[in-house]
Amino acid sequence: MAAIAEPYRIKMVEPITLTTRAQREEAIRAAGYNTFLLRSDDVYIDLLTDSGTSAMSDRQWSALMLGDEAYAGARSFDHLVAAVRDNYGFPYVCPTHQGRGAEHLISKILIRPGQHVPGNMYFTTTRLHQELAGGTFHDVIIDEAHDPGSLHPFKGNIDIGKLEALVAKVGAENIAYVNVAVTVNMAGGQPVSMENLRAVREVCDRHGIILWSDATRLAENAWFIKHREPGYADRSSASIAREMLSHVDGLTMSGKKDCLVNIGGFLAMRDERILLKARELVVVYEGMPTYGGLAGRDLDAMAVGLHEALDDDYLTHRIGQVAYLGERLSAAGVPIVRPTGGHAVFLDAAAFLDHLSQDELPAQSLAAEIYLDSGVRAMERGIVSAGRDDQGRNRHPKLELVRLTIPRRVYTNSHMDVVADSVIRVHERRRDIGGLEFVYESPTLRFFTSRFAPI
Ligand SMILES: CC1=C(O)/C(=C\N=C(/C)C(=O)O)C(COP(=O)(O)O)=CN1
Repeated sequence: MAAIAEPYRIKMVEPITLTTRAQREEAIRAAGYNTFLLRSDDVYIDLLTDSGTSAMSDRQWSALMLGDEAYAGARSFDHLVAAVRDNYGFPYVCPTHQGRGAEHLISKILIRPGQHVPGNMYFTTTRLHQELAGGTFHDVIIDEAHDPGSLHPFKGNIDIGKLEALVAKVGAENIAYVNVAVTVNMAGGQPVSMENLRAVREVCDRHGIILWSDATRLAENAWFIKHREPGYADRSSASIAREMLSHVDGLTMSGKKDCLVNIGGFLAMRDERILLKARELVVVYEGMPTYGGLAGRDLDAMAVGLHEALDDDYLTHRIGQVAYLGERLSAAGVPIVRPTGGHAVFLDAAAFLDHLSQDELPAQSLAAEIYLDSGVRAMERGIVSAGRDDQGRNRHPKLELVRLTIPRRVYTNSHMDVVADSVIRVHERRRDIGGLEFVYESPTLRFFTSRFAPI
């Protein structure tokens, strides 16, 4: 992929400092070998997450200054509704404080206890809110998504056969909705094709099932369709995104990703009955229907960022930066999920540390080792993130990954070179790396707050 320069110039900077190895050894011990528990000041290049870590533009900061902080009926809400209508094609919007706020509401609205929710691979908070509403998640993603080495161009696709089999097994009336995530975070930021969206729509229409989308990384998915799916090369990512969303009944959005803001989320839909139910719940859990747990200025920043994230020059650079890091690591023989996705390079920790069993927590250990080597913070996306099933047994996902998640408009490729050099160094001494064990296991979404120690 031809290198392109950042399609912006930097107007403000935030100094970062490199710690010493001794400082990092103390810091990771104090954090219980969990990178989530590190202090930001102890982190050099922060690749923990792309969620809420974007740099906002001058237009977004200007919009913040114009935020309307009226408790009800604020102009800022009108600006968000207009941005969603004009860019995504939905008439109705219910703001929430962030994505999981929206997941909470839509799970309560659409799921009756005992129902089933098929989707393209799990995401941690999404599945938990579906379960808290009494639903059961079923993974209906194509098999290639679980194979780090598969070069399938749309590994996020739903397997129509798996979906039809579930409908036949449980009955359409017992499926709350189908959830299609674009892109698929836990598979490696992998996209869904337009052809697959149309095919899933046809199945849902035939059975009378709602098709919902987790549109958290919608813009990146649209860019992959433009560059990988026949017939879309001459289309803008923005127009592709609208076509994608024309196939779904509504969406859950974490604005902290593809709306380029540090806080924010929303539900968008066409069915006014869903909107009315969302408004009943939002006043209980998030705030008024016109602010949803956010300040007016946040709504304005999200309205601007939602549009900016669909720009092709921005997306080509953003996704090109992920590819740049991935290509450097692949060239050095470091095992990663291929092809590289939209928001991160995912290290295949099972292959990287193939002398460890999954129960020795290889991804958790590798994330800690990378931090120790260079102060680069990554995130575990393997057995720890997968949690325990309803029998209390550890789930054993096929993918045992470490995510190097690149914030939007924050780092340059010089930072990516520092990251690549560090991971390559750790890879060269991988045989010296041991496993970790729990010393404290938090009961819910354990990857956030559990603590570990070397075995
Ligand atoms: C696909 C998807 C996500 O990736 C997601 C949050 N992701 C985080 C925090 C991440 O680090 O990937 C959420 C939850 O959004 P929230 O972090 O509550 O704004 C929903 N869907």
